[in-house]
Amino acid sequence: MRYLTAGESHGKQLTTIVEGVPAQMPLTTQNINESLLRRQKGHGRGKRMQIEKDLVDIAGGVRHGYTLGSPIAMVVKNDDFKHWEDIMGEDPIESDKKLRRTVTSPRPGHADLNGAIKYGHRDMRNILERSSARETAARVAAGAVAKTLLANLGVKIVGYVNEIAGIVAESKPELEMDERIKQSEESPVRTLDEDAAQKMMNAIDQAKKDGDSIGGVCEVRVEGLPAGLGSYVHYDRKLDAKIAFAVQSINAFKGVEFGIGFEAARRNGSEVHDEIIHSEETGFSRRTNNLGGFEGGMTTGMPVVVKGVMKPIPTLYKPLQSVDIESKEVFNASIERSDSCAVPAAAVVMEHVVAFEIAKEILDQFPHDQFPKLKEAFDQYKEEARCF
Ligand SMILES: Cc1cc2nc3c(=O)[nH]c(=O)nc-3n(C[C@H](O)[C@H](O)[C@H](O)COP(=O)(O)O)c2cc1C
Ligand SMILES: C=C(O[C@@H]1CC(C(=O)O)=C[C@@H](OP(=O)(O)O)[C@H]1O)C(=O)O
Repeated sequence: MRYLTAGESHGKQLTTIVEGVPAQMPLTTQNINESLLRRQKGHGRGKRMQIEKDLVDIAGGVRHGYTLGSPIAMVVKNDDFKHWEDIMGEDPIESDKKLRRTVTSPRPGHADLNGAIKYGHRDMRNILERSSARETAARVAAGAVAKTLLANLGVKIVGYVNEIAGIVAESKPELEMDERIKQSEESPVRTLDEDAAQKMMNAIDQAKKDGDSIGGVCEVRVEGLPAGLGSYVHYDRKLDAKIAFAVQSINAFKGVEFGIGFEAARRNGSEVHDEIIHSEETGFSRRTNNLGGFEGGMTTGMPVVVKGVMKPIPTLYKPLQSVDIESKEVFNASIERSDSCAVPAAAVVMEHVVAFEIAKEILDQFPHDQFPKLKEAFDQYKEEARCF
């Protein structure tokens, strides 16, 4: 399974094509819309989210609520396009109009300057339109297909916020998956800790008042996977590495951890490695889950726990210094609108990119032309792993 996305932030639409989804899998627009709407929510989002109402149009690959086995094409319209038609249209425009609208001021923390140098554009709108995190809506659409596949295999996945601007949520390791899903859904900052939620919201409000932005840490948890997904035999078959790549590729993400992550550097081995235990009922498992569900690039059968850190939003109302690419004059990069914190939305994006990597791995490991046969093979393997 693989996916491609196309589309600019203020262009007509975002397009996602997912190829390799098994035939005969239940899939509806509702499955995808639920994910898209979740990504739009969260305290700290800017005015753009009041304009957009992300709804998918499935343009291929699904019929009467089931996948066909052909590529799945999905379209999400940009409602903001109506305000940008003359700037974002595909037809040639007169050169004086073009000049007036040229973006020559690169914003610190964005792709603007590096992208302009790389592609030789002197109008940085040609960069910023595609480098915008608007594209994450298209990625969530692909992830929603993957999540539907996982749900039908009995695999549960959830993303939530652990930390915003140094305010750390209580980790609540004993919380059941359904409760995690419910609590993160109800929280305006998508965290499992109500007390921390209020403090996080205050921090976001303060940052906004100060014309500043803040970042944080998201966590994704996956339950219901057997041991042995992924492989140790080659660097590019390690599933934890594939997940790390996917998380790191989300706009503004600066690092990834599994389980206790960087804390492992500060502990002795005896306080890090998860002892192996066995019971007739559940088979092999681990006494703890410090390594976040991975050993040797493969799942251990324990919950997968992965964290990603998001830097503060780079566009600030309080301007940052930059240099114009034409005049070479120093200016202060100022803005019209921006999110002040998108960590809650990013938790949903992270959930979906992790879902995609895991679903892809399952498809790579089991026969996958027909969903019912995939499910049969997956369930049989799970049982073999339990009885090992
Ligand atoms: C859901 C989400 C929303 C974002 N919203 C904004 C925004 O409103 N303003 C902004 O400057 N950056 C925003 N970003 C971050 C930028 O897209 C990102 O920092 C930029 O493209 C540069 O990429 P890099 O940070 O990965 O290097 C957002 C990121 C995500 C994941
Ligand atoms: C549109 C989305 O996020 C956008 C990501 C983004 C950026 O620079 O990354 C900048 C903002 O867009 P605009 O410049 O139009 O206000 C965000 O709203 C979205 O998440 O759907």
